[in-house]
Amino acid sequence: MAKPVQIEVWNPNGKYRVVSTKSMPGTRWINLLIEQDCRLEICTEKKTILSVEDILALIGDRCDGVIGQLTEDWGETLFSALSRAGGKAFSNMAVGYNNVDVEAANKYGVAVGNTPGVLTETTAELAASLSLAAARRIVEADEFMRAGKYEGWLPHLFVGNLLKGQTVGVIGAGRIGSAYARMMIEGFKMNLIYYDLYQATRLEKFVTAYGQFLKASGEQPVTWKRAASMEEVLREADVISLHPILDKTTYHLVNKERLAMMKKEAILVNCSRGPVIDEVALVEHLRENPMFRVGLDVFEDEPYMKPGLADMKNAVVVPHIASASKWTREGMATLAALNVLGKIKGYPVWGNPNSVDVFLNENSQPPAACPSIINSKTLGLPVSKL
Ligand SMILES: NC(=O)c1ccc[n+]([C@@H]2O[C@H](COP(=O)([O-])OP(=O)(O)OC[C@H]3O[C@@H](n4cnc5c(N)ncnc54)[C@H](O)[C@@H]3O)[C@@H](O)[C@H]2O)c1
Ligand SMILES: O=C(O)[C@H](O)CO
Repeated sequence: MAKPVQIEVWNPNGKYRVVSTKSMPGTRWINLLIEQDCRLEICTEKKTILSVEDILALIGDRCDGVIGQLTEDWGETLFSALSRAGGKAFSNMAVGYNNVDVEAANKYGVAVGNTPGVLTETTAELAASLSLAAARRIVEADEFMRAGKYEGWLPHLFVGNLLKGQTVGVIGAGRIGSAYARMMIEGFKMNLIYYDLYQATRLEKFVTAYGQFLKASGEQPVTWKRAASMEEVLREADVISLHPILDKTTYHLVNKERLAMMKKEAILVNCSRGPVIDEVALVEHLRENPMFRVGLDVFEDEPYMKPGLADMKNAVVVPHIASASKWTREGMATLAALNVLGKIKGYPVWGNPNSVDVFLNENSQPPAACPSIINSKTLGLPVSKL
C-alpha cells in the first residue's frame, strides 16, 4: 500500500475531488475550484520532487482530476491509476509537457492540459537577461566586486561583447522564441537569423517594419533571415537562444559537432529544456573556449549540473526560474486549475491556446472552457464557440 502523504484540504464537502501535487502561487485558482463545488487537496509534503508512489497515494481510490508539475513522471502508472479512480483530467502547471506520456493519457481517456501564453514574455525576459549577463560578464564582475578585488578602473577589466549591430539567432521561433527575438531586435538593434520547422511570419513582418522605421530615422536598419538549417544559425549568429519544445527531434540538438560550428566568442542561451544541449559536451567546449559564454536556466539532469559546469566562469547558471514572475506563476496556476475544472464540468476546449488572457482577468469570471488541452483532438473534445 502506498505511504500516505501530507495534504491540506479546502472545501471538504465539495462534490469533485481535485488534487494539486504542490502548493501554487495566489489564491484565485483555489477560489475558482471551490466555488465550483470542488474539494481541493493540496500536497504539503516537504519534498521538492514527488515520486510516482507519492502521487499514487494522493490520487487514492477516487479522484476527479490532478494538477501536477513538470518535475513529475506522468506515464502509464499514474494515468491508469487516475482513470481507475474515476479521473478524466490532468494539467501540468507548465507549457512544456515532455514529462507527460500523452499516448498513455490518450489510452485512458485523460485530458492533458498545459499553460501556454501566460509565461511567454516572462520567459523571454529571462532569456534576454541571461544574454546580457553573459555578454557583459555580470556574474563574474559581481563576484570580483564582492571578493574585494576591485582596485580601480582598468582598460581591460571585464571586457565583454557589444550586442548592437550583431546577429541574434533563435532556434524554435514559437511564442517564446519570437518574443525573445523582438526584445533583442528592438532593444539592441540586432539582426535576426532563425530556424524553425514553420515560418514565423509575424516575427518577420515585425523586423521588416522595425527596419523600415530605423531607416526612416536615419539609422542602420535591422534585417531578418529564415535559415534553411540549424547549422546556418550556429555558424552566423553571435548570440543564440534555444526555444524549441523537447522531443525526440530536439534531444541533444546542440552537441559537440554543432558547438564546434559556433563562433569562438558566441553566446548560447537555453531557457527551453536541459536535454536540448549535450551538457557534457558543453562543459568541454566551455573549458576549451574561454571566450565562449552560456546562460543556462535548464539542465540535462535537473536539479544537478554535469561535473565541471559549476566551475566555469564563462557560464551563468540559474535554477529554472524563467517563468518566475508573480503575475505569471499565479496565471499558470489559474490556467492549470481551469483546465482540470473545465474537463470535470464537461466544458469545451478554448479555440486558441495562444490567446488565453480572458482566463486571467481577476475582475471577471473566466469563460466556461478549458484554456488549453493538448490531446483535445485525439479525445474528440468539443471546441468552444465563445
Ligand atoms: N525555462 C522555463 O522555465 C520555460 C518556461 C516556458 C517554456 N519553456 C520551454 O519552452 C518551450 C517552448 O515554449 P513555447 O510556448 O514558445 O512553445 P511553442 O510551441 O510556441 O514554440 C516551440 C517552437 O519550437 C519549434 N520546434 C519544434 N521542433 C523543432 C525543431 N526540431 N527544430 C526547430 N524548431 C522546432 C516549433 O515549431 C515551435 O515554433 C516549452 O515547450 C518549454 O519546454 C521553458
Ligand atoms: O514549461 C514551462 O512552463 C516551464 O519550464 C516552467 O514555467
